Amino acid sequence: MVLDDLGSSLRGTLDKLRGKSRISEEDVEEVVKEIQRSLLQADVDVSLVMELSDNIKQRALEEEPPSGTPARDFVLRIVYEELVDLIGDSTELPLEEQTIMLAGLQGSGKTTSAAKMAWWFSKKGLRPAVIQTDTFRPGAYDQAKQMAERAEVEFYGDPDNDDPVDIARKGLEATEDADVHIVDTAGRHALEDDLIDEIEEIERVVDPDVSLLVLDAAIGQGAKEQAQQFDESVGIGGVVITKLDGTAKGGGALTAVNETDSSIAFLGTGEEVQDIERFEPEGFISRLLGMGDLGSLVERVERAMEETQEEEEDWDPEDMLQGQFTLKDMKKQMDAMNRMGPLDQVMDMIPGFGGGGLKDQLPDDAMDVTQERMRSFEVIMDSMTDDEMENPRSVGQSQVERIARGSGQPEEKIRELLQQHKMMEQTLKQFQGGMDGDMQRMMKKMQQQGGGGGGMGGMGGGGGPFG
Ligand SMILES: Nc1nc2c(ncn2[C@@H]2O[C@H](COP(=O)(O)OP(=O)(O)OP(=O)(O)O)[C@@H](O)[C@H]2O)c(=O)[nH]1
Repeated sequence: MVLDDLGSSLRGTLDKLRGKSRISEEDVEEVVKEIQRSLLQADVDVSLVMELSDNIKQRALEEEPPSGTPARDFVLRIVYEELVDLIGDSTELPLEEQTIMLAGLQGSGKTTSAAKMAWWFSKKGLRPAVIQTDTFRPGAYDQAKQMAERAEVEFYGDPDNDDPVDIARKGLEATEDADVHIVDTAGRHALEDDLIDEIEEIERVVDPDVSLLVLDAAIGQGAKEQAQQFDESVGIGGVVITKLDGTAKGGGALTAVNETDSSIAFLGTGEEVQDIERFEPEGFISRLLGMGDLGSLVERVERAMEETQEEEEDWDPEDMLQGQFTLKDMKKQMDAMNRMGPLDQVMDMIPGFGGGGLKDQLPDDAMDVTQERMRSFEVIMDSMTDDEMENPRSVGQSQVERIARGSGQPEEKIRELLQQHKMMEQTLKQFQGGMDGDMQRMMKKMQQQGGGGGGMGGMGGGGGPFG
């Protein structure tokens, strides 16, 4: 996302303030210019950018920094607070029975978001159901059904019925046992009258507790008009911004949220059902500014570890901590990391690793390669016997040949996996000693919950296990 640039360019400018205890008007001008440049480039509305930069300028010059606060930290805090203020709170979504309707243009990501949100609610212990009323786009029914299956949630749709209002009504009846009803609606290329009529009718039948507008992060200034029109017809209570994993600018969607006085409910960060995050303004801005977002990371880690534990009740992390780090342990860690989402996103959330940190020193495709390797390692592990998984050091050439045949992977890859395991085993101890306070607390949490410290720490290190 282009907004990411804000973090890196701003850090560069702010770094010039290092060592200074007072800031001049010139310094402030420079910081503000940098913010303006990044936000305008990211498609944030001009008047919004001006308002924000005026506030920052005024505060930085008029407020007295608390004694002992370096100028850089003082300005960074003001920028952070003003950005959080601009973005506003997260949409309130109580964890209780409710009906949510999704609206948005074609391709904005409604169907995907419906399944993701259902998955998210199911992880919070609720029983969600997705109701697909899109009779306009051929294929919408199958896509929604498949996504709901992947999310393991209830689904209702009817490919033989061409009346979306009727489907909505029947869908609510058919899924009455569910707690959270998520109603997906059809999109069009543009805001056409028939789309608006249709969604208004569905809204009357469904009577949602909240309607969320789904916006593609790539949308520019057009987002404003869309948001206003949908708001007028069905009342928008919150926004889901999708495709934040891409190169999208993001600023248009943020502007729309501000213009319609709504708030952000969720962020979509990929095509899989688990690629969704509840929007947390503080965490979001911290990440943007490269300050790390431990809150969000800990949530993902916890969720991932819970799932790993559910599947592998017999796995004892204590063994690993006592030095017996087997391939089974390694597989658990890879599974846990897969569940946390793409590695580069996880890294963004760790202070010091994300923007401006270690990650920036890696080549752009380093993370993809890493995930590709993890996938081939998984295939290889599936072809190994229990004994080989427990005692990887005993795997000899004839076994390597057999595993290569079984997994369809070159022998080289199998040796690479064994080598990687050895490295991880060695680094495990090292990383437990060398982490900062936040990381140590987090690792402890992982360990208590059935994970281990080695994998996460290892992932970040340049020469670490997954690096
Ligand atoms: N990379 C990425 N792709 C996404 C995300 N959300 C949705 N997509 C993709 O965007 C495309 C459109 O998403 P859909 O969910 O079909 O969009 P829709 O709004 O339901 O589309 P209509 O039914 O035609 O109105 C699909 O290929 C999705 O996989 C996201 O967060 N990241």
